[in-house]
Amino acid sequence: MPSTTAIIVAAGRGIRAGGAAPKQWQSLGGQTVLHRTVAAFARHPKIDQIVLVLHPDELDRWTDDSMTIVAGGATRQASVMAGLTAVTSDHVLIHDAARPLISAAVIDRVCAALDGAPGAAPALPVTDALWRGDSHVTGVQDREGLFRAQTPQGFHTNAIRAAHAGHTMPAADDVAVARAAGLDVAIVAGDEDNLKITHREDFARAEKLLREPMDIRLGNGYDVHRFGPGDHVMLCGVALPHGRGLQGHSDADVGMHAVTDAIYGALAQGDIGVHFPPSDPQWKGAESQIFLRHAVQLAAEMGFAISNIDCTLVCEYPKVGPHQAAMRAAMADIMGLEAGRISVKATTSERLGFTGREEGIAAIATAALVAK
Ligand SMILES: Nc1ccn([C@@H]2O[C@H](COP(=O)(O)OP(=O)(O)OP(=O)(O)O)[C@@H](O)[C@H]2O)c(=O)n1
Ligand SMILES: C[C@](O)(CO)[C@H](O)COP(=O)(O)O
Repeated sequence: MPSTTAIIVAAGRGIRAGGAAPKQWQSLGGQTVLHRTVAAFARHPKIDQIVLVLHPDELDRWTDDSMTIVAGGATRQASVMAGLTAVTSDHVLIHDAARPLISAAVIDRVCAALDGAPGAAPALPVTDALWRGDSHVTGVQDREGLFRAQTPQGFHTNAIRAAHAGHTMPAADDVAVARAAGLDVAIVAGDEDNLKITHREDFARAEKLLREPMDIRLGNGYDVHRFGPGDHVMLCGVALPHGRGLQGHSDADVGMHAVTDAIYGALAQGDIGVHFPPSDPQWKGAESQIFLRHAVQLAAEMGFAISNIDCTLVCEYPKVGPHQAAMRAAMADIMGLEAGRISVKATTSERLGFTGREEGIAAIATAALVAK
């Protein structure tokens, strides 16, 4: 079977879409456009390598080092050429970061068509009548044989590399470059949902598509760790100075454990103990972010996005309030979510029970997951 790389071009400025940041970094249903696009390829079984082409000023914004990061150029074409330098596979799929709703079925179709042609790309036949004109119609255009081009556009790597190297004219896409070099490009069925976020209103269209169909899973998590010797406690990824520490097999981050268990619970995949048995010495003293990252990854693999998290810490001390923002930011970073979807609260138990007697800290969490 040929190996396949996905190049995701994400170095554009998104001028037409506007907003505080280039469109690929803006939120779409709780995740950035770019994270959604990358996730679609990362979970596809035929993709062996991902090359992410970022703007030179934004190379540090992507923190997952399992991808190859390349600096893009001033045009889409230049960004694709930069991406191609990092490709090591037989076949390559070139995709716009701005098309976050790409489906596995379209990727499959492009990959399959590359068995019979050096190039293959998804497209949709034009179904509406076409006119020429400005404010008035000046003519009509035959729609027969016209298609609306989409990405990913797939190619045999050596063929598209040579095509780009010899192409000096501006080109809207890689199929244009391939055709100019004489390559045969097969058309496969595109998908109406595979829209490109180009203008502001495309965010609303994409959000609407993401909302249907709705498969929502809720999970809860509960955890307790007792106090022991120490000078700080780890809570939701933040070290809080304290006269005692929390005891546990890992770093005893009781809040992060509750959140992790809530995600496993929503997926009906047991709890931390199932995935990271306390009897296994390799998890002794482990950072709890390992567990949370695993749960988030498992959710993605099972086709779920995390919609929001709510975690309540129950303790008299340390006081959590001053650290809430840092805790939300720490978990948002680990989970690839915006902090606005993560809530961390705290309460005392009015000096009642084991938390009231300051024997330990309890945490309870809820996770809501939505099918992607
Ligand atoms: N120099 C560029 C220009 C575009 N792209 C990428 O090519 C894809 C399709 O381009 P387009 O939708 O035109 O994006 P922008 O160039 O960002 O948009 P605009 O023209 O509105 O500024 C996007 O994922 C974009 O990030 C790129 O990697 N490098
Ligand atoms: C590559 C592309 O997405 C194919 O539809 C498109 O040509 C690039 O975007 P633009 O809006 O034409 O700049």
